[in-house]
Amino acid sequence: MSADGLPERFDVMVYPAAELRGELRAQPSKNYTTRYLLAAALAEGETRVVGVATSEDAGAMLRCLADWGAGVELVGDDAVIRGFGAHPAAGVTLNPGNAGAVARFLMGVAALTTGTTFVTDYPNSLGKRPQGDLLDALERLGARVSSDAGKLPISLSGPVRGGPVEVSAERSSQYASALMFLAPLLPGGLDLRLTGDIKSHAPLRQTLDTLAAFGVQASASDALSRISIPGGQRYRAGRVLVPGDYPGSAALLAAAATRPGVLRLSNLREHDLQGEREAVDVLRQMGADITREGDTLTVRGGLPLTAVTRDGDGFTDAVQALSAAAAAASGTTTWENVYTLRLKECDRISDTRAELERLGLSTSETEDSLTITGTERVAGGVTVNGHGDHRMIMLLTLLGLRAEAPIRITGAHHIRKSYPQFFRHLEALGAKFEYLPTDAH
Ligand SMILES: O=C(O)C1=C[C@@H](OP(=O)(O)O)[C@@H](O)[C@H](O)C1
Ligand SMILES: C=C(OP(=O)(O)O)C(=O)O
Repeated sequence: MSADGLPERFDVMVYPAAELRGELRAQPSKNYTTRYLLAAALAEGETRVVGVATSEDAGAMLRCLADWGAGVELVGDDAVIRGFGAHPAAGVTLNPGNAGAVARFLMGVAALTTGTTFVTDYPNSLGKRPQGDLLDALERLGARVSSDAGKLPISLSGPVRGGPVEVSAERSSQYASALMFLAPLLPGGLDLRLTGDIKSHAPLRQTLDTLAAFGVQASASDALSRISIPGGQRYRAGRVLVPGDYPGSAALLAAAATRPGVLRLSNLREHDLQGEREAVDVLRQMGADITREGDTLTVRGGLPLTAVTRDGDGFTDAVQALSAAAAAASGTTTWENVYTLRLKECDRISDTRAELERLGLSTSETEDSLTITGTERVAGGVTVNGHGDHRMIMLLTLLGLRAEAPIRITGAHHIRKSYPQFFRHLEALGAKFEYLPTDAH
């Protein structure tokens, strides 16, 4: 058993839910938790990060920061961090688990050390994701780098001075964010030029927002192709409050939109830089009844939904949750400009298609798009593969809730990467699950 009362590794049996009804508070944001914890460690002095996420990715960041010499204490729902400033310990091996953003942000900061090694115990997931664009930029800045053809394990050593540097932003925004965290602590700062067709602008703005919250000066062009961060600055320790999480909440909103019942979901700021906030507009455009009162959204579910065609790059981490709505909508939905989904915990285009087709849906793909034709009936009664991907597990769960017979999702414990309370939250709304222990990783 794990601390959350669920087996350490499990498949989940998802039972059809006649309705979903109740009130929930959105979990803390993954992207702000990782950013605030890192910025707190890069400050000198003590920072209280109020209301941190309890996911594996948050745990990975806390563990790596402690291994680098930060003081890390959990006090209730908060993390109190005593920072190492510009001096993470040298000669340390860090294991960021399966957390892409954590791994990449820390690789950028590793240029402050005279040697850090990165390994992962997820060779088939994070171990396969590309790191070369970041490593190339760090090498251009003068860091020494060794890697397994641009993948983990990776060793990096500085010091670097800073100055102008190019970084490709067409496969992930996390490489540029990594350099942005590093920049203020370098003597020469960084004058970043983001090259290629820049993807995931929203997380870049979350990084700028985090720097500002810690008193770091930065300036960026409107399209974010130039980001200048003067050197010789300090991160200012203090107190920051983690907002609610839109990517995980998008799954609850889509669940509520595709079943009868009413969900009230609080702790979701209206003005927020998380791109997945757009999931609310997408669901509304599909015909869902969603109203807002302050930070609380109310979904009145069970209305007929219709297909949409949307550029998904603004809300990458909600595309799978919204695919559950697409699977319930009349017509054919296409998510365009989502090539980067292929480079996540699994190939979120091809692998998603495979699982949707197993459930009887018709789908198609191009290199950078995913198309799903909705269906009124999902028969269920099958086993589907979670692909070790929390967002795939969310999508498949939503399909199970409206299937006619239960479905089994393999490796459902990977939900803990970003949303450990996901099944518990749905149970609170009336859903029923069975947790079947498994030995599979
Ligand atoms: O900066 C971040 O915290 C993130 C950026 C996004 O990745 P990409 O920039 O690779 O799309 C997002 O998918 C990921 O979950 C978190
Ligand atoms: C892709 C994700 O995370 P990361 O890139 O940080 O592993 C995600 O949360 O969906």
